[in-house]
Amino acid sequence: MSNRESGIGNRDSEKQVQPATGEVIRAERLGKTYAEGKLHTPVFDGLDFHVDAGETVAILGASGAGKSTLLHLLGGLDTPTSGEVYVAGQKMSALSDAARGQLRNRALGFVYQFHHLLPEFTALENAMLPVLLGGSGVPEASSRAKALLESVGLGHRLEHKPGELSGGERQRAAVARALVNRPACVLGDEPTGNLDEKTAATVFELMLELNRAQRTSLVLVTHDRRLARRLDRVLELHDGKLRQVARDEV
Ligand SMILES: Nc1ncnc2c1ncn2[C@@H]1O[C@H](COP(=O)(O)OP(=O)(O)OP(=O)(O)O)[C@@H](O)[C@H]1O
Repeated sequence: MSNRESGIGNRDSEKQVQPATGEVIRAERLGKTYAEGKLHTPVFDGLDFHVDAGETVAILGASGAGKSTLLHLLGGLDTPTSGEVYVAGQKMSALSDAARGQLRNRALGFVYQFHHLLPEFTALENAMLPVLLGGSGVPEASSRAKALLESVGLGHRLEHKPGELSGGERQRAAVARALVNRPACVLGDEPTGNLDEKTAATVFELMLELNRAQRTSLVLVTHDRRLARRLDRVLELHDGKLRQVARDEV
């Protein structure tokens, strides 16, 4: 199926937040220590990271290394203990909660290992939500969500609720929701980790196709080195440090 047939990359009327070049996310000297009562858990300190427009980056690392923590900080879902995150050139710490939420909704898409779709809403309604939150009306949200759900092969499941979809279908609906605002960057935390091998490959290929067609940057946390190898850059988080992994090492 070509991009034109699938509808991917054929949405000229939608504006991406980010220009086609430059850095989409930049983190400078990022540090995070979880502090609850007497418990202090330092995860990392002084991490630098960036992802360019259209670039795809894999983040590897052992369990507990801090990959999800890093992704949450990059996406503005948690606050760093030190350092700064810039999304689409905007300093996250300088924004109000509302402005940060809006920037996140417009510029970023999130896909998790577990789909996090809202169970009481249909696939279509779930995919419409980010557009509605961005201030567009129902007709616009509905047409964009439908086009994207069709592009991920769910045109025949629009009215199904998450509990009425297969695992792969749920994950594809989550990808559609993450991309419906045509974000500059998608942050994926083991987005295919909960799927069987064949379905995982389908969802992964879909994300790469969207990256190619729309120049959406991807930052994917994964344990799967075969998937990581397909991305432009592979980084490993180890002992609180982020290091680039050479292609022949992956
Ligand atoms: N809310 C929290 N409070 C205290 N410690 C936390 C909290 N969240 C995570 N941690 C600790 O921070 C460290 C990093 O956790 P994180 O979830 O980022 O790891 P990860 O690399 O994504 O692991 P996995 O691959 O197992 O998902 C872990 O040691 C974890 O126990």
